[in-house]
Amino acid sequence: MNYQALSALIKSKKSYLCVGLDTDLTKLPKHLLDDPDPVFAFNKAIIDATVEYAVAYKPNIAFYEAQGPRGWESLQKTLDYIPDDCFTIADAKRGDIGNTSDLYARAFFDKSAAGLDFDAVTVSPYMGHDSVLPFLNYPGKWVILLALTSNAGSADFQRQLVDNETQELYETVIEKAQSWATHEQLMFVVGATQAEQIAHIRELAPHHFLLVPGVGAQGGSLEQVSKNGLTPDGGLLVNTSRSILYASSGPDFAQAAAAEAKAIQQEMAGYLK
Ligand SMILES: O=c1ccn([C@@H]2O[C@H](COP(=O)(O)O)[C@@H](O)[C@H]2O)c(=O)[nH]1
Repeated sequence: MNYQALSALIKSKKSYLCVGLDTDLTKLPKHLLDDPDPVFAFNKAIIDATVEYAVAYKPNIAFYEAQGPRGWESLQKTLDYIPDDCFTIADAKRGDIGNTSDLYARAFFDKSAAGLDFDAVTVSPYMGHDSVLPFLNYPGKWVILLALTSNAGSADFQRQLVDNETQELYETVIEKAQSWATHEQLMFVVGATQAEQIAHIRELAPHHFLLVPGVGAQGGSLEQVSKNGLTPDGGLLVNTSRSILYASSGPDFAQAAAAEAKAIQQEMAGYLK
């Protein structure tokens, strides 16, 4: 999905909600465990319940990889089930020397290779330009580069002063990466728990979408993120995983997820006005 289509989708659904499919077998409602593919059965119900309120879905690859071949199969079925007019993100946090990144990119973007055809993949900037560029060789596909992550450990490296102590490392990432790709192929990950930095990040990257995890279970403020991060084209995808997926652990889990997603979407609609 290209930039214009994503922006139009956000405007038509009055939503920039990304539902994170961090599907944990140990947290699934008991009745689903008899299903031959409980992860897919859960994801299917969550997608059906939330698609009216969400513009994007983000399976975190760890939750699927940890299940071995079964997990990859659940991931494939989930991706195939997500409606074509939703944006899809493989939250894989990849990045390696060039020939290896080539294969990571092929795995997530080239349907004829591993069967997966995501719109975007999250990439770590740590190894520099030649680890990121292979992901940009796919027209219409996106790199979402980790910039200022939501976890406490983001201070260890991302907030350290670099470039003769003139700026923090995450600022260098945001500036430098803009010479590798335009806002039509590159987004940045910024944690909602870093909301006080978002106005500044919006100045550093006025046209780029930000993928913002951390609203919900991690306590980030949707209000602060939205007031400082939205652009006329949308400019934000705000991810929530656990607080939607596990809003209820009972047989009413899908209705509870829908209610949670609806509440977030309605708040977003207010900020989009
Ligand atoms: O900085 C980051 C980068 C990625 N994530 C991922 O987003 C979701 C958040 O899940 P919640 O349950 O809504 O907390 C999860 O997949 C993380 O790996 C992040 O949280 N922060």
